Amino acid sequence: MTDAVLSFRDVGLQFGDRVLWRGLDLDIAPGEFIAVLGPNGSGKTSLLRAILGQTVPTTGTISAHGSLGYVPQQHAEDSDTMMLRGRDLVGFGVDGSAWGIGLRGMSRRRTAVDSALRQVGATGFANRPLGLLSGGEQQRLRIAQALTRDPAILLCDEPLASLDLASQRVVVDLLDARRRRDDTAVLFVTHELNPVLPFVDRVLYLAGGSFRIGAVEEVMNTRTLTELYGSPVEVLRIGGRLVVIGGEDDHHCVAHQYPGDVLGTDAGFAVAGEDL
Ligand SMILES: Nc1ncnc2c1ncn2[C@@H]1O[C@H](COP(=O)(O)OP(=O)(O)OP(=O)(O)O)[C@@H](O)[C@H]1O
Repeated sequence: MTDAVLSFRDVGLQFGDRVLWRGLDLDIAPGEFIAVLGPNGSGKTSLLRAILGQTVPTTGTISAHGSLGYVPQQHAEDSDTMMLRGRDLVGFGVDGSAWGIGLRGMSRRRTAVDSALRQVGATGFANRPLGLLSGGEQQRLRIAQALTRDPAILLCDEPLASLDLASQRVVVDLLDARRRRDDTAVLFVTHELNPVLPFVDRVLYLAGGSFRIGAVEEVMNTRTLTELYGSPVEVLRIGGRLVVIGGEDDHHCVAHQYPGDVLGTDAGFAVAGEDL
């Protein structure tokens, strides 16, 4: 693929004797939505850290052709602070860039923060202390922070964790809108595939020191996951949802349902209706 925004060539990652995966060859296209799944400790966060240059792969190379935006895992301590306003958090995304100081730099910083806040619909609560905002509102601000750099690739580490279904929906819709409008590729680490199922182009599944990459139906099936885990795994489609039974953890595909979901397509997957 010549126009890939992110390319992996024979990438392997190993800590001591523990091989997380090896031989990863992957080209990610602009606007592509890739869900990264796998049990605890399979190396999902390590993959993002390798892309960000914070972890050096044991083998191979990773090349990004465009700027990276990072939406980190939500940490409990983030919500403690009453000193930090929402817009301050977003401003951290701008700081460290080469815009310099002075009035001009300040004004461009403000413009970038305002634009990012607008994109996630957070202008209305941006001046409130972070500690008073809901988990969903905070997550919108984290996405805004990543957007200040106008990323070609968004790396999201479990952005739906501890959000209620309505907030999950808002976050997923924001990311989907961004990639459709700006062709931003999204690498989305998650334990729950169903909330993003209608948007996913490919699944990268890490497990058992190996991986599988492909369209949802190519990876999320009984044969492929049993092979990957090296133990019996069953993938069921129930009410338009994917449910995985077995593997090292089977909670990542527990059915979630948005109010008003429209179920059932030819592929048997859920489709998000307009009234969700
Ligand atoms: N710098 C490091 N040195 C040694 N081991 C590490 C290092 N970073 C991560 N690991 C180990 O690599 C494994 C993968 O960790 P990682 O956080 O990437 O998993 P994960 O798939 O994101 O897990 P979870 O779903 O629990 O968040 C873990 O066993 C972790 O302890």
